[in-house]
Amino acid sequence: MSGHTHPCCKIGPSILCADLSCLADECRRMIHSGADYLHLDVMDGHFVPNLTFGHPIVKCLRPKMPDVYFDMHMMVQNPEKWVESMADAGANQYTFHVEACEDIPALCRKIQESGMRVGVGLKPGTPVETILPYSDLFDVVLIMTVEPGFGGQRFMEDMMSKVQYLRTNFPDLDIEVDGGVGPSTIDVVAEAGANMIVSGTAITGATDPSQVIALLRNSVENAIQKSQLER
Ligand SMILES: O=C(CO)[C@H](O)[C@H](O)COP(=O)(O)O
Ligand SMILES: [Fe+2]
Repeated sequence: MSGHTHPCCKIGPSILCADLSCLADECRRMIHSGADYLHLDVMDGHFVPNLTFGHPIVKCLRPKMPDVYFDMHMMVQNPEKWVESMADAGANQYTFHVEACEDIPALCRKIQESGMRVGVGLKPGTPVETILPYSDLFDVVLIMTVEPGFGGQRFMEDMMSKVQYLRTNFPDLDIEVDGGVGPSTIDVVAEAGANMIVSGTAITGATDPSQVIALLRNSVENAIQKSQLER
């Protein structure tokens, strides 16, 4: 047995395709269904060809659920611009895209100093090597398994080589996967070594979200257990 503690399984529903006019109710529905955190997709119409919401909405949501972990998926140009406002709004994790960032180490430090966990996101075309020089500066790597911008797209299985590479080289790292993840794709995600699972339409569109969350969790926990026995 090595001394590594495999990071634990966390399921974070994306509310992108939920009824955003009832955002707080939808978020509560996810938490009551067994979600560990909420994955909140911020889109600016520049980095991705779509728009969602920004820090003013997050700030209104925060007092309605003081203890819930908010993972901000920042699909925006100039991600350094919103760090203070998101921290002030009550975000817990600030996941920016390296493709949108000019100075990765400076942004990582800025996020950390503002009290949030640091997430770095990679679009499907971005190699994992891009972030390796900064591995001391981030807490989470987000591997996109669709082109960012829209929910309900098809899962890209060939992204699993990035997850495997990261899990092998960074056993303690939180590795998050986002895009097209659901009951039919979770097993390859879990076996590759991801432990933070974002799932949108598969959870919010289900008749029983708690059943889907339990299924996703079961797959990831089994894979973690298996990998620990193999050590
Ligand atoms: O970042 C995203 C899209 O850019 C969303 O988080 C993602 O697409 C989740 O939705 P689904 O599980 O339906 O793909
Ligand atoms: Fe996302």
